[in-house]
Amino acid sequence: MTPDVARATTFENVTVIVTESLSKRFPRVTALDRLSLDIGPGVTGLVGANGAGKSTMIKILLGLSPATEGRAEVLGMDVATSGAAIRERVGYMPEHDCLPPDVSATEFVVHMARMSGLPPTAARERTADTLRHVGLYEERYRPIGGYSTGMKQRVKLAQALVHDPQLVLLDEPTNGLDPVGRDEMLGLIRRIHTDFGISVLVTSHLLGELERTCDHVVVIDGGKLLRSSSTSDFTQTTATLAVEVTDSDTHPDGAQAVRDKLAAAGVTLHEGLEHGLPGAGHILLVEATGEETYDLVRDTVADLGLGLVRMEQRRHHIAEVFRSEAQDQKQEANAL
Ligand SMILES: Nc1ncnc2c1ncn2[C@@H]1O[C@H](COP(=O)(O)OP(=O)(O)OP(=O)(O)O)[C@@H](O)[C@H]1O
Repeated sequence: MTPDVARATTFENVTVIVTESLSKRFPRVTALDRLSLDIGPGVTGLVGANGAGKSTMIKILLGLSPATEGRAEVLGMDVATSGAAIRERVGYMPEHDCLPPDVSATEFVVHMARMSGLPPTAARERTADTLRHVGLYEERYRPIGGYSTGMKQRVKLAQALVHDPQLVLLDEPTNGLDPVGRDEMLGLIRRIHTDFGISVLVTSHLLGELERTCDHVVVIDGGKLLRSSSTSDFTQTTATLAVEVTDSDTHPDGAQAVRDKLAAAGVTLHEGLEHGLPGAGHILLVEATGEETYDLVRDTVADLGLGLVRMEQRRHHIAEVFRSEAQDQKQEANAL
């Protein structure tokens, strides 16, 4: 595979997925409830707890399951009438283990490439390229039944990519992986877009892991849209400085000494999420009012004879945004 810069540019201004008041009702549960979305090119995270409706949404987008109400378009095609054409141009990595144990990764992915319409030689070449891209080398000739979870996830990713789609839908690709495996998978997902210009919709029930990988995050809960915005909007920098200092013989609790001096100088200090974590006592969260706050912190730490380990503008994590929004909602409900 070679980076397809031309295609990435062509798709820069195109809406990749649109849904309008999309609903899916099962007899006992509403899996999607009037969901309206507009997703552009790039890597988009679809996040929600188990049962939030993520897999249901993917099946509708692939034209595999009809919506009860509303409509959806993928790459400009209506899911209700163009399912087959959508599946030609979209790759899909299912959530559950669905790989045949007795065949090798190469045999399986070649088979999937042939099913997508590639001629035999092209299918073999693309399979070799794609398996290399996802990090499977000599193991690709061994039966899949002996693979680790991480290797199986890579095979599932490879079969989603082998027919050179314009968009891939990845359902919980980090499921069952250890932290290192997760990081590797998230890196691969990011490169699907940066190296090949393929747009990605990736689901996860872990909000935090998407903030490093995605350009845009959509959050759903109980089939309803909670929020859809760019990751940078979620994680915008705040006017809070995280300051970490060392201790000294004179000041065995260096952070407290700095805290006292700054408070006496009229600076506002916050309790942070870090509070209570190992080593967290050394971190101060300082409200910055301008350049002078940086100077004041630096001079205060120096005057006390302490070491300044770090002083940086703090970013919100997506999870914090939700925690504080949930708290606001709770307070509003209590006030009623
Ligand atoms: N075929 C079905 N029949 C009845 N209910 C269904 C069906 N498929 C999904 N559901 C229900 O719809 C809701 C949403 O399920 P869905 O699988 O889309 O959630 P999810 O966000 O993908 O979570 P998970 O990661 O656990 O699969 C759940 O309550 C589920 O039980």
